[in-house]
Amino acid sequence: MDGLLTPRESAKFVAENSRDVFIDGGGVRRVAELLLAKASGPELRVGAWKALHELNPRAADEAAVNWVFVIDTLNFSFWSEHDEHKCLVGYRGSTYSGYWSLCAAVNRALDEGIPITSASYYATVTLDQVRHVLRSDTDIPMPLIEERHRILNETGKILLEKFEGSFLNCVRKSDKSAQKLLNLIVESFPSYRDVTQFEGKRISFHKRAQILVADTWSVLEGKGDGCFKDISSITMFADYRLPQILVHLGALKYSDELLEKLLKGEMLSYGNRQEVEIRGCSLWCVELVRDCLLELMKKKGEKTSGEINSILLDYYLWDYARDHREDMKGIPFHRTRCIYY
Ligand SMILES: Nc1nc2c(c(CN[C@H]3C=C[C@H](O)[C@@H]3O)cn2[C@@H]2O[C@H](COP(=O)(O)O)[C@@H](O)[C@H]2O)c(=O)[nH]1
Repeated sequence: MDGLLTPRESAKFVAENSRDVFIDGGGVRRVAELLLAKASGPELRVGAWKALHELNPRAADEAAVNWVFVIDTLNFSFWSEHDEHKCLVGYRGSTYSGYWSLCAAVNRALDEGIPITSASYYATVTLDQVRHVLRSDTDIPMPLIEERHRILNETGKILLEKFEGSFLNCVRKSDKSAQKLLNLIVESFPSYRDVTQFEGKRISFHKRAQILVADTWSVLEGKGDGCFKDISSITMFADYRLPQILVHLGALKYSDELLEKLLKGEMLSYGNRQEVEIRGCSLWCVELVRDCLLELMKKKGEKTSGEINSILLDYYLWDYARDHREDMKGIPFHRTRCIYY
């Protein structure tokens, strides 16, 4: 798209012009040092996607790729007004919240014989059927159910029309380029177009499109159709959890005015200046963490099985945020209700 900055260019531009969000150099180094200790461990490698997460598919076949596609098509806005009252999904003896409640609900539907990962099903699925598939064990439903229904119908129809109903056919049109696949996704599927304005420039974060490329790479274990030669060009995914963990770890700081607003639970609309600064500075912060980590690894002569990239850093930090939810209680996440992240 003409004049549209890539996510990485967008993040750099936002970070250079940000007024309420700041990257802390010392904090960036401390996060890089935290990650250095993990560099040769089991977390910072593509296999962790399956090894650490029981709800993710074990297989690396077409069905698994289509599982990833429907999950990332709905991978947005799980936060609830009051954290103690939220959507929960019980599955195989465990209870899941947030993003994992979506995965549990999809796996539950498949176990019930509902072909929720088949485009021929979700292209015409009804709102009541979507409510049933995504039903919560509490009286709090998953947010934006109507939007999720609309997006399933829209996306399913396009997948049938353009890619014979399988996302693997879309992947195979990307010549094993992550960037080509990213562009194919945002050109083909409107709900993935995470684009806004900042200081007169058109910027993109494409959070769901980038995580879809990353999850496709992960479910295919970086092999075969998933062996993207430029996978390291994908940046972290600008959601609402990574900013929270980066502030908690001291790599990102908010102005007093913004922090006060977030602590009050005030909502920020999608594309609002402060919301863009939070997302852009978080993305740029992780790029700087990655550069610093690679520098530290070189100095230490550290070798790893595969290349450390922003995807693996993002996954690690996202999991870290999940595991340290209690420690992060005092750090607010920004509340934006939208279909993009
Ligand atoms: N930056 C980034 N954001 C991510 C993910 C994931 C899950 N993906 C991987 C994780 C494990 C598997 O390996 C998946 O591949 C979800 N989210 C976002 O977080 C928010 C949900 O948060 P909570 O309300 O706490 O569940 C929401 O915006 C959702 O879009 C990620 O990895 N990175």
